[in-house]
Amino acid sequence: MLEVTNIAKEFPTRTGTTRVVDDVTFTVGEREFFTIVGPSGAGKTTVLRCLTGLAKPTEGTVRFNGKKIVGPPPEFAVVFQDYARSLMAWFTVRRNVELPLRNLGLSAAERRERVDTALAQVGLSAAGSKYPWQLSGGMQQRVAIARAIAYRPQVLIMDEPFASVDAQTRADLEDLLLRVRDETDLALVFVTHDVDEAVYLSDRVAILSRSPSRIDEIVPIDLPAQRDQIGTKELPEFARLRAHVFSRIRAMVNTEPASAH
Ligand SMILES: Nc1ncnc2c1ncn2[C@@H]1O[C@H](COP(=O)(O)OP(=O)(O)OP(=O)(O)O)[C@@H](O)[C@H]1O
Repeated sequence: MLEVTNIAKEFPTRTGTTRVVDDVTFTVGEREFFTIVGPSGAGKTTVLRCLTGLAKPTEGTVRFNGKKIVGPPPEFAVVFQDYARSLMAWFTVRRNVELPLRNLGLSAAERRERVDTALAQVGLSAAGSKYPWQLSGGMQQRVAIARAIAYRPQVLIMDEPFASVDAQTRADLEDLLLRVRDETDLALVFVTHDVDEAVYLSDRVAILSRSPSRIDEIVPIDLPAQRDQIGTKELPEFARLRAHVFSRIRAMVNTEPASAH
């Protein structure tokens, strides 16, 4: 469904250009949960920006259902780490979720139905008339997820979405996301620094090398489809996969040249 082929990204500098992404190729299938991990500064966000059409790759192509992506596709929704900035403080939760639907040409009744369904899916039916600043960080991020799924995208792109919440809330949000994926036809492209989170959530984990990045390895996560925070993480296969991904990243960080900071 999503094909990323030999993308590279360079940014201009005062003395020329710097190559942040060197050569990245992968595909994401329908309903797949695909996660990108890698050392800090590897270019994970840059790859996501190229995927969503927010940035133009210097080389290579991104295709969605065979069509080249040149700008943000209407079938995509994006959720970032910084929920506080992504929600409008002066609008209620309902209004925040409804806002992107205004461009879809839906009737008011259809918009209302979509907002109700999305808020129910994230367990916030009772919070529709509250304002974001009245909610905890985890609840605000659930509003951001509701807003994304109300739009009914085919692909949900998430950049470190749970990095700013405490561990228990993070685990709850991870399970909420897996439930949402089961209830919809979403494919997910997810970036995280957290190896446990990557292995727990994903069908496949792509490990990016340090910048200028390439795909070091794409690891299939052959864990039972029904994940469970305790049961899944106790499985020997979970421990093996976690150790494998972690050691690949560690090895790259430890071979960093002395001049790089
Ligand atoms: N617009 C830009 N102009 C110049 N350099 C940029 C730009 N955007 C990103 N970079 C550089 O590209 C490199 C990779 O950044 P990016 O944010 O994609 O990495 P990341 O893997 O997501 O990082 P982190 O793990 O720290 O979140 C960084 O060195 C960053 O400074």
